[in-house]
Amino acid sequence: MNNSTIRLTSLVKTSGCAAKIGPAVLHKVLEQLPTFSNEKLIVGYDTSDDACVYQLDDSTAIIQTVDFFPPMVDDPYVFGQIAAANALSDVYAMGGTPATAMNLMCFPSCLDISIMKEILLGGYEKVKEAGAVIAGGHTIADPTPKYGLCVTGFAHPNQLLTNSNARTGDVLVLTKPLGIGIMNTAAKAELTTPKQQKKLTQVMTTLNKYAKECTNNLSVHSCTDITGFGLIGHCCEMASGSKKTIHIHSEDLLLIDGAEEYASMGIIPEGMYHNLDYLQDKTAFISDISQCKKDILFDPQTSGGLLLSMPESDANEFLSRMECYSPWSRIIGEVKDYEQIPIQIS
Ligand SMILES: Nc1ncnc2c1ncn2[C@@H]1O[C@H](COP(=O)(O)OP(=O)(O)OP(=O)(O)O)[C@@H](O)[C@H]1O
Ligand SMILES: [Mg+2]
Repeated sequence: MNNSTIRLTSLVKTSGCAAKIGPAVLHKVLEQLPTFSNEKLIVGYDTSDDACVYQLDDSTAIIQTVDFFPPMVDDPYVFGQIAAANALSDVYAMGGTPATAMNLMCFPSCLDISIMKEILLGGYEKVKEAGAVIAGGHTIADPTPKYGLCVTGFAHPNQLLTNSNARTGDVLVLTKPLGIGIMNTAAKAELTTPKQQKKLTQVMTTLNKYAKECTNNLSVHSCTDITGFGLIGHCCEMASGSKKTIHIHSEDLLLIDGAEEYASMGIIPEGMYHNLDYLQDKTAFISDISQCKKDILFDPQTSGGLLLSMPESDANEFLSRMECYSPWSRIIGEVKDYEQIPIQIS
């Protein structure tokens, strides 16, 4: 086959955040590793947070994160945009501002190098939009293409947001629609319409920068981004870290058009099953919910939205600020005192 006709997604088995190793395996390995103790390491990996945070002095904390994955779209430029938006997101989820980024590139010898250039240009565009700079990178020959960034950002230590400080009485706001993994699986099978593909691309390439900026001067107790472990996986990290129960109102979730239909056809990424396996004992369904909606709750999201735990009055102000950026933000649940299980869904 001519290398200009090879579809990027034909070279990968699993794509986007759905390619992440399942949470069960990850936690099993990580709990066997020694942990570093350093008083300046304010956030390490023990709370499964989005990035690590190291305090430099009284007014500056450095935030670092790394994320890369195989392509979920065939357009190399769009893949670069999505991978960069996803990698930058962890800095926003910690309440920080990205400063520098390094490219991580794995590239197959069977592809034309113009494709590598396009992927990197897509990444450059998003890093520029973020107001950060690309400062270098690392490139490996690899039969499965992968791209992402290692990002460094900064925040004032008092303005850091972690995933383990949700408070009883908070509401939960989600800033992007769900069903991204299912839609990407349908797209790989060439089932999605051009309209669905356009919407999906718009969701994945949108930076969480705008959501983070809309929290300025509002009270946010906890934050994370919804990515590979799905809505329930990342809610569970927040609930467990905060020692609370999170109650999700499934009727209030915004789903990408087509996600329920494809889920009902069984078009579901393997990562959904890994997430479900790990999370089903931590989740109580307290009313009847359709099977396809349940699948979407555990669906791995690539470059998903921010999940914010905040007082209801601040959440309403946040929603009105977000109206100028996207129509996707919703209040989707609430935080309660711990009630025997981390997640309840009605
Ligand atoms: N190989 C590893 N060694 C040490 N820590 C790891 C490793 N892989 C993941 N982690 C840690 O496990 C936690 C969860 O990782 P994960 O990649 O799911 O976080 P994340 O970057 O927020 O995810 P996403 O990119 O989907 O938003 C993080 O604290 C991360 O630093
Ligand atoms: Mg994250």
